[in-house]
Amino acid sequence: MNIQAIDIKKSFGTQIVLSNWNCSIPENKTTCLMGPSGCGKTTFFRILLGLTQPDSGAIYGMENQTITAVFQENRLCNYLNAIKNIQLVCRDLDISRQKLEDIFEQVGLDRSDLMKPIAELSGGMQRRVAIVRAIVPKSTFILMDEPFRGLDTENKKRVINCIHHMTGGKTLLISTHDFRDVESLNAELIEMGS
Ligand SMILES: Nc1ncnc2c1ncn2[C@@H]1O[C@H](COP(=O)(O)OP(=O)(O)OP(=O)(O)O)[C@@H](O)[C@H]1O
Repeated sequence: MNIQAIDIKKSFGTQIVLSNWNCSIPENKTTCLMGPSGCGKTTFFRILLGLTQPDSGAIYGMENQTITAVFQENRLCNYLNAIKNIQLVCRDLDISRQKLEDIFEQVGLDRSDLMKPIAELSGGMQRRVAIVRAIVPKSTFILMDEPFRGLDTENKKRVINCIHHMTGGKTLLISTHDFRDVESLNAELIEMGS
């Protein structure tokens, strides 16, 4: 079942951010959400995650979803290393430590990086840890809010390959400002605020 947003309205004070927003996020596919800065993409993500209440409207198709997310900010625990950060939120992770290390290697993080507390990794490295945390669990719906921000071309390519490899058959919604991502992710496109 597709995930559907029907007539979503959301204002902050007098500012109308979402006004009768409708969209259908196809099941088991990757979709990019694009739109100008400030049009309400993060607000919509937060509504999907149940972190923000819409003023009116409804979301359908979320009832049986297991959700993981890459938020706008990384939301990692700074004094724990990458592996511990993942174990912290994925208690029933059914992949081995070796497999987890292999996945980190695919996104360009080596063993020595994995030993360090998050605070000692670069911004782009931290972003990749947040992305791995979203793609390794057995979730059915993965939301990523501008996941590639701060990644150089090579690491972005690695991450996109890893997303392809790890998330087949899942429903993904990824916000981006780069049209090229739609093609490289082989994604559907939903445009907001145009
Ligand atoms: N909690 C809040 N209180 C007041 N205003 C808010 C709040 N959250 C978002 N806004 C406003 O809502 C508008 C939409 O913000 P949002 O972060 O959803 O946009 P966006 O499309 O994700 O932007 P960007 O592409 O720059 O990340 C902005 O004008 C923002 O200032």
